[in-house]
Amino acid sequence: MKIVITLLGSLGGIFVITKKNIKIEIENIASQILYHKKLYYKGKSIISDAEYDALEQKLKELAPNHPVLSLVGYPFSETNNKISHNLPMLSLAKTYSIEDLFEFINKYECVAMDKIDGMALSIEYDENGNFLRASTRGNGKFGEDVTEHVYHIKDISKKIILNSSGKYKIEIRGEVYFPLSEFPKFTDRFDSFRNAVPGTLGRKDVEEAVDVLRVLKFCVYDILVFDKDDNYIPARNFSKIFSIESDYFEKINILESLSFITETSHISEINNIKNVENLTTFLKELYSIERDYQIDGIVFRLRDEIIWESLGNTAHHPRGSLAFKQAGETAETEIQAIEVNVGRSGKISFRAKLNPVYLSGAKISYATLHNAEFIEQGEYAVGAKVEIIRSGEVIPAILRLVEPAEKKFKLPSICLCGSLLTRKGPDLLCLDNKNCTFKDQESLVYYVSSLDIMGVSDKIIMKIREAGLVQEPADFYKLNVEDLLQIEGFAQKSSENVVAAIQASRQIPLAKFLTSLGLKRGGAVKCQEVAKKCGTLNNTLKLSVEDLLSEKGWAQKSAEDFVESLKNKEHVIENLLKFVTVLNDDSGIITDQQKNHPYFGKNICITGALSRPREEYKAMLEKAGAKLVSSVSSKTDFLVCNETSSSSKYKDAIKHNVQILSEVEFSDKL
Ligand SMILES: NC(=O)c1ccc[n+]([C@@H]2O[C@H](COP(=O)([O-])OP(=O)(O)OC[C@H]3O[C@@H](n4cnc5c(N)ncnc54)[C@H](O)[C@@H]3O)[C@@H](O)[C@H]2O)c1
Ligand SMILES: [Zn+2]
Repeated sequence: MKIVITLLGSLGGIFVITKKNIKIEIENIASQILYHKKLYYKGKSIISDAEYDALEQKLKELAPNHPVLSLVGYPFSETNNKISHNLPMLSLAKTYSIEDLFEFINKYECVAMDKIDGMALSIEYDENGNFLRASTRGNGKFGEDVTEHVYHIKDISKKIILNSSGKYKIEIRGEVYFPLSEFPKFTDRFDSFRNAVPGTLGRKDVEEAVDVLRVLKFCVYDILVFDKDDNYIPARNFSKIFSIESDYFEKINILESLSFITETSHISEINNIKNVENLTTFLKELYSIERDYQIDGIVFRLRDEIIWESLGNTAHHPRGSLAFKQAGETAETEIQAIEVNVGRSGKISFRAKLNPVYLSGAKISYATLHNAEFIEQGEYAVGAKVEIIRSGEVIPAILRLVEPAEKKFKLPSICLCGSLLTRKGPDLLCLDNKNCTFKDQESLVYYVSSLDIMGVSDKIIMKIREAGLVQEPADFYKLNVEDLLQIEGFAQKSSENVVAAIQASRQIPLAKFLTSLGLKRGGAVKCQEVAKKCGTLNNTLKLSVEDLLSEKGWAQKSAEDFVESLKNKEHVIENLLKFVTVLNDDSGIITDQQKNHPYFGKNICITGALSRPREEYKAMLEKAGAKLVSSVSSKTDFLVCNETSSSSKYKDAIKHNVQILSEVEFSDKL
């Protein structure tokens, strides 16, 4: 009976259900799952987790024993080096139901911890605590060898010191992730921070990925111990060796004593949860914590390690852990139009204009349709009814097709510029670099948006561009109010604001100026490095490939691309310099004043309410040569905080003996 309802529900029509229909439906869902898994583990997912989980759920209902359901991960490729895991690295059991979760934690005493949305890594050390090798989870049995990559990840110790040194081999498991605060510097390279980690660890050319690897963070959640002959030491003996209770918190303490970072994972004790309401409040609090990473759930794990282990594993997950996930709110609507956009690189992207609906309080009029393949696979077309979702990861996305349109959508064969489009994998591309002004349009948007000109949105720039008022970045500075008033939708006040904002942005720091040019391989981080090295625009224009190669993190191809694309922009730069002043970069010069500053070279974390904006303090600290960090670890020098708060940063500071300063004490020395 359940099957009938599900099928009718999903297809929205009445028809005779035959065994054959169900079989086709099952294989159809299974192949969709495989397809999305493959994209996801390459860091190229095109649907949200909720969409994906709904597919798995549907398959579970139709065919609970389908082999696709016990697949862990998805191998990257057949050619890369594989590392066999000592013990399988599994998935987690998941639930979206608070009732099910309550039942689980009522049955067993658990701890709650963040399910960080990154990628699982296994890090192995030899008997003497030397870093041996690192691997991804892969298919659970074999992972990809990422040893070389891991050398550049600062959070991962390359030497650990155990008191039982010489006897045991150690394996650490944890999540490597991209801190959210660092992401804006890399938007030219990755569509989302989620793609950034697999995209970086999947690169064969490690040198090319060094700047990303350097900002990656690692949060541990498990430690495994083996004897010299690689025999696994079970939890009960583990406790004996380290003379600890069979308690997850004690295990975490060991990890911390090995100087691994665990505090960012917000592992919480679970107390006094007597009913579903208590649990709801507890979850609400956990979800509202400010973090520098995205979570895709909360993991509940048995607190007693021996019992956790005795429950064992299914082929897919350990029985002693359960991940709680939050479903996004969904709504049904109709696709009114499919809009096409040409990216800077010539990639065609699509979005659906929707019959507006409200989701979690926000009016949604558009949803992304990603690329050509996504449209084909989903049979999306004008008039189709779709269910959309607003979830943490992809906002907002189409969850599924509710009712197909009468007519299929015909993918375009020519670009907006008139040139023929080329199909490459899932994408349609315009390869016409000479005549495609639509790519330029994107460059113009890029120029203004990377300068953060207040009040000038991408939409405004598009309108100005469409009116033919700007052809190149320098033209923005020639705009006047009268010009703008001719464009539909521009009123006196808004036109004045736009012109004023543009005119106010004529002093541009070198790093920002270089970034705004949209140079090949010239993302914000790389441009910052170049600016620091060169100091002035003049020096930058004289850069040679060899100069760049002498710096860390540049490979031949990227250095060539950068230098060449800077050369190609000479004319654009020349014109811009008639209007803007490029400020020299003195970040490479350490002044005596900085050297003598009490905060020079210190890692400082600020939390809670302060009397002045945090940005202001940040600027002052940067000037003093200090570093503002977003979480407290053993490497932090000071935590600035006004009250003895119960915040996790405060607790972390106490735990790591980090000096706590009040705002007054702190600003006295600034
Ligand atoms: N959007 C898509 O197209 C798509 C496709 C496939 C899978 N997915 C998503 O991926 C997930 C399933 O795949 P999965 O098997 O890789 O992951 P999972 O959800 O089963 O979780 C296991 C992983 O969680 C991570 N993790 C983070 N914090 C942890 C902690 N404290 N303890 C233990 N593990 C922790 C580890 O990397 C571990 O490998 C689902 O959430 C699913 O929605 C999405
Ligand atoms: Zn084109």
